[in-house]
Amino acid sequence: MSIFKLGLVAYFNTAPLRYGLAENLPSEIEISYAPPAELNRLIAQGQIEAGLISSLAYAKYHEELLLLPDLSISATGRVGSVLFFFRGRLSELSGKPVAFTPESETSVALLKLLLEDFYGVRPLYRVGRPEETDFGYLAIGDEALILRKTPPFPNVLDLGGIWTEKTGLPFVFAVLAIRKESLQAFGDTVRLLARNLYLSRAKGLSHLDKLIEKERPEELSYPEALTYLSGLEYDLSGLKQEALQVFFRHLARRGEISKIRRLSFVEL
Ligand SMILES: C=C(O[C@@H]1C=C(C(=O)O)C=C[C@H]1O)C(=O)O
Repeated sequence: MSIFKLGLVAYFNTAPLRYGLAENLPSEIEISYAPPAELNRLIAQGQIEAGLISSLAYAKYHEELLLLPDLSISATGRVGSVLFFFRGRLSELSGKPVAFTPESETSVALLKLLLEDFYGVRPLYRVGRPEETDFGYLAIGDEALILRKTPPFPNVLDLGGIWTEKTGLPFVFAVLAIRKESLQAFGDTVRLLARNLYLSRAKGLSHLDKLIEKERPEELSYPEALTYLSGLEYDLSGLKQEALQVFFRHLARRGEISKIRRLSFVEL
C-alpha cells in the first residue's frame, strides 16, 4: 500500500482542525507534525503529499499545488498569535536590527510589507531569537501566545489586526495544499482526507471546551485560550480568497513572488 503523507502544524491554533482526525483517517494517510517553514520545505520537495502550509508557500509553489477548498487558518482583525514585539517608536526602526522566528514564512512577509509599505520604515531583518536582538522580534503560534505573557519588548503589533485595519480584509495565514502530481494516485484518498478534515473542524469547533482542556499551552488560562480560539477562522470563503489575492499582489509588486492569476482548488 502506498502511503499518503500529510503534514500539519502542531500549534494550539490547529487543534480545532485536527480534532479526532488521526483516529479517523484511513490507514494509508500518515500524519507528521512540524513548524510551518518545515512543512513548506517538505511539500516543495515532494516529501509530503499534502500540508497545512504558509499561504506564502502556496504562492511560491502554486504551479505544483492545489488548495483543498474552504480550509485555512485566518483571522479578521487581531489574530493574537502573530505578534511583532518592539522597543521605542515604530517610526524609528529604520536601520535597526530586528529578528524573526525561523518557523514562519507568511508572517515574515506580512511584517515586511506592513513595516515598509504601510509604515515607511525599513529595519535590518535577521532570523534569530528574541534575546539576540535589541529592537524587535516577530513570533508566531504558541511562542507568540506565551511571549505575550512576558513580552521581550514593551510594545506589540498584532499583524492580523493591522492588516485588517489597513485593508478592511481578513488575513489568511495558512492553507491546506496538495501536490498536483499526487492526485492521480491518491484521488480517493484526497476526497477522504477532505471529508475527515471538514468533519474534525466541525467537531473541534463545537467541542472547544474539551479541546481547550486537553490541548491548551499551560501558560494560558481557560478563558484566554477560549478568547484566542474564538478569534480564529478556519474557512476559505470568497472574501478570504480575495484577501489572499490582495496579499499576493502586494508581494508580487515587491518582487517577492511572481504574479498569480488565480487560486486553484482540488475538485472533490
Ligand atoms: C496564525 C498563525 O498562523 C500561522 C502562520 C504561518 C506563517 O506565518 O507562515 C503559517 C502557519 C500558521 O500556523 C499562527 O501560527 O499564529
